[in-house]
Amino acid sequence: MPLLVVYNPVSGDGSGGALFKEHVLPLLKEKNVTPDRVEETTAPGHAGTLVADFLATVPDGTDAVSVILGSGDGTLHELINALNSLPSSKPLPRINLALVPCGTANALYASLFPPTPDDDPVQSRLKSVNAFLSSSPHTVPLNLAVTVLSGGPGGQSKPRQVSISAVVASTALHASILHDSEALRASDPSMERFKTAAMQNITRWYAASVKLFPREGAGFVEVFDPAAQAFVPHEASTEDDPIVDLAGPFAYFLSTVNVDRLEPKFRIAPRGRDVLAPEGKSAALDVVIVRPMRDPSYEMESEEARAKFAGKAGAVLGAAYQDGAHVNLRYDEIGKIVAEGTGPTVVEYIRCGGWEWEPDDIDERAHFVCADGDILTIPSGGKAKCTAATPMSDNTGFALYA
Ligand SMILES: Nc1ncnc2c1ncn2[C@@H]1O[C@H](COP(=O)(O)OP(=O)(O)OP(=O)(O)O)[C@@H](O)[C@H]1O
Repeated sequence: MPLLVVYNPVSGDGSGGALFKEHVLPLLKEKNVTPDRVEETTAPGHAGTLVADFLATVPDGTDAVSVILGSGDGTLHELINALNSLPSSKPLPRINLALVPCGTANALYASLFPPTPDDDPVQSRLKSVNAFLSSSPHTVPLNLAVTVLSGGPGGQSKPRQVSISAVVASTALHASILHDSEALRASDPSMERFKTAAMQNITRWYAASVKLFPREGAGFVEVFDPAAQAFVPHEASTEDDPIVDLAGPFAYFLSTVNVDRLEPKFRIAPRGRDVLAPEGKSAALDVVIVRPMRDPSYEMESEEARAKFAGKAGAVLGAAYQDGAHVNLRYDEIGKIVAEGTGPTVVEYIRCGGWEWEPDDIDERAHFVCADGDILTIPSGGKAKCTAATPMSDNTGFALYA
């Protein structure tokens, strides 16, 4: 099978180049595997061009190629989107990726290979390459979340903006954090910059209305029930009307695909890996929502109410770092967050096939959408629709060596 090696030398702390030269390439040599090309990206967007150029060289009718990719999630996002926008003159082969985590967060890699306390710093980064090199390599299909922005001046005639995620599509607090943390990247390349940006945004609420759609073949939108420790049909999703409508304001709205975590310890969608179970189910998005109005002590929106709720939003994010415990949190009668009881859940943890987010025109920040770290802006009067997609067959799309 054709093999391309690509790495981004500036991802994360910039250690990718050394890792490839000292470990990845020697390991391939030791196993007598000779890549057709070894490339280092030289600029944003370059990874997509390198893979597209490589695909142009493989013989017509090639079923699959392998790509060893050293980067974070952002470079993978670029690559998927670049290939998606290629003119479709000939069908692309299946692209089997061996991931080498070189980025800041490496959500996809950390979800595929959850870290353990006795991980060796180098070997722990070579697990997907070792899976590729094994005598019977196993791959898992990569599901995708396709976000389409529509509306705004020009209406129907305006080209729609599309972004494809392999990890996350979000609005509200997470999109604001990613928007602001980009400005902090130069001064703080570590994950701390996400916490700094979180503190800058934790008191905001976002005005929007949301629709949730069932996954294909499921019939219902599902919601996580902490008592059952399982997803159950959402009470507002019926056979006659399976679409769930949610009113704002929203503090948090984030969907994941393929992953259960966004950083090695931040398990924001703790059941997110279940949907990859190889039982032929359709792709799904796990959506994590926090709406302040579920709090029994909720008051009309005011600066004071938002400041008061910020502590609760912070508690949710903190519990996500405790192995995803936030999905079990509830309110007691006076709005205190507790781990037991029968009160309303603080988080609405949803499993669905897609969502639509329509921001209120006056709320500028509710117009941000984050797709794997890329920030898109919904045009005024428009909305974002995100849908889960799965590879159509074994000969198309992306898969990961695992
Ligand atoms: N040679 C280069 N010089 C500058 N930027 C580059 C180069 N090659 C790739 N890039 C850009 O680097 C950006 C960051 O890369 P990547 O997402 O892989 O790492 P990260 O942001 O540190 O990790 P993560 O997404 O896991 O947090 C990408 O958006 C990509 O466009």
